Amino acid sequence: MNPLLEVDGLVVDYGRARALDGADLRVAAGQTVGVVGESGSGKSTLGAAIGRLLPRQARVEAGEVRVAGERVLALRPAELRRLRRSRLGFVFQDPIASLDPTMRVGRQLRLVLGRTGRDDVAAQLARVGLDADRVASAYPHQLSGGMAQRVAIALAMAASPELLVADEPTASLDAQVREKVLDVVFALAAGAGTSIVWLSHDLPAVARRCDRVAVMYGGRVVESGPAAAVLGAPAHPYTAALAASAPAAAPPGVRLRPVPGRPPVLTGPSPGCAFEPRCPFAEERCAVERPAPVRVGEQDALCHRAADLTGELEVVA
Ligand SMILES: Nc1ncnc2c1ncn2[C@@H]1O[C@H](COP(=O)(O)OP(=O)(O)OP(=O)(O)O)[C@@H](O)[C@H]1O
Repeated sequence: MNPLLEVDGLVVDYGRARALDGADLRVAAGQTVGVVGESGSGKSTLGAAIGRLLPRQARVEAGEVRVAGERVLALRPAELRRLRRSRLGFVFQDPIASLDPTMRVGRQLRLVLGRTGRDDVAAQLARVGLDADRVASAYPHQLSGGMAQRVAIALAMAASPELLVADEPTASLDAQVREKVLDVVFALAAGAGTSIVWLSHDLPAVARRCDRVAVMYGGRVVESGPAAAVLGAPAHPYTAALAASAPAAAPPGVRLRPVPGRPPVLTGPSPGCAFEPRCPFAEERCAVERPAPVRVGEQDALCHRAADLTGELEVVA
């Protein structure tokens, strides 16, 4: 059976800047996948490309995105709208910006529900922990950030999509509200059998909630696999460095080691492995040969040395 989402060799440029440099991702029905990586690694671009929601200045240079076998980048506008409505949901970082400021919350929900033949605004709001009496007649700007994000989640999940793309949905929220909002997202998705692609900086949170992890670096997914395997026994040196620098991975009192060096700024295809300048294990070929995926244990890694480094990459547990 085909996976629900297949991204193959996706290359996206913004003018001279290369945001995706051959990104691959697979998501099966019902899976929850955390996509992690430093700022600028291409997470948002990958998420937007899944629904062909890239900004105008973005150019897809190569690659393919398929949702349930449909070639997203080749669809005609009407087919694309149908695909987004019937199979995809999106939640973004800034909830207020994703709601219509001129329309009361109840009306926005009714519009989405109308398309599904249902009109149960109060029930939809209750599912995300909101009281319809208080919220349905409000305009978005009258809501707190946490409430607005719950409304955005209700809208994204109203049609029970097969895939929810959540781009840092809690980045603008307080720490306490953050966990509750994530609880809502994951509970609704589990109930509806919806797959989640969660783009996040928060490795420990991803480790707690996701079945699988995809690690991005320099516009590619450099390692992917079951969360426990990727984070517990990384196959790529970058994953090991990232896991060691994540706050929850370190015992209290231990100084965190940020990944030394700076992420790459690409203006074209990386000639070799983009992590090579920062990699303690790099060899000559790493600078000049692009790594192809290799299977190590349960994960796939883009690293020339992944097989011989097995067991050598330590994580501060
Ligand atoms: N609209 C844009 N115009 C020009 N360059 C862009 C645009 N959006 C992203 N980029 C560039 O593309 C690269 C990837 O950005 P992207 O936002 O996809 O990464 P990210 O991993 O989501 O980062 P963050 O975690 O900071 O959101 C970066 O170098 C970024 O500067």
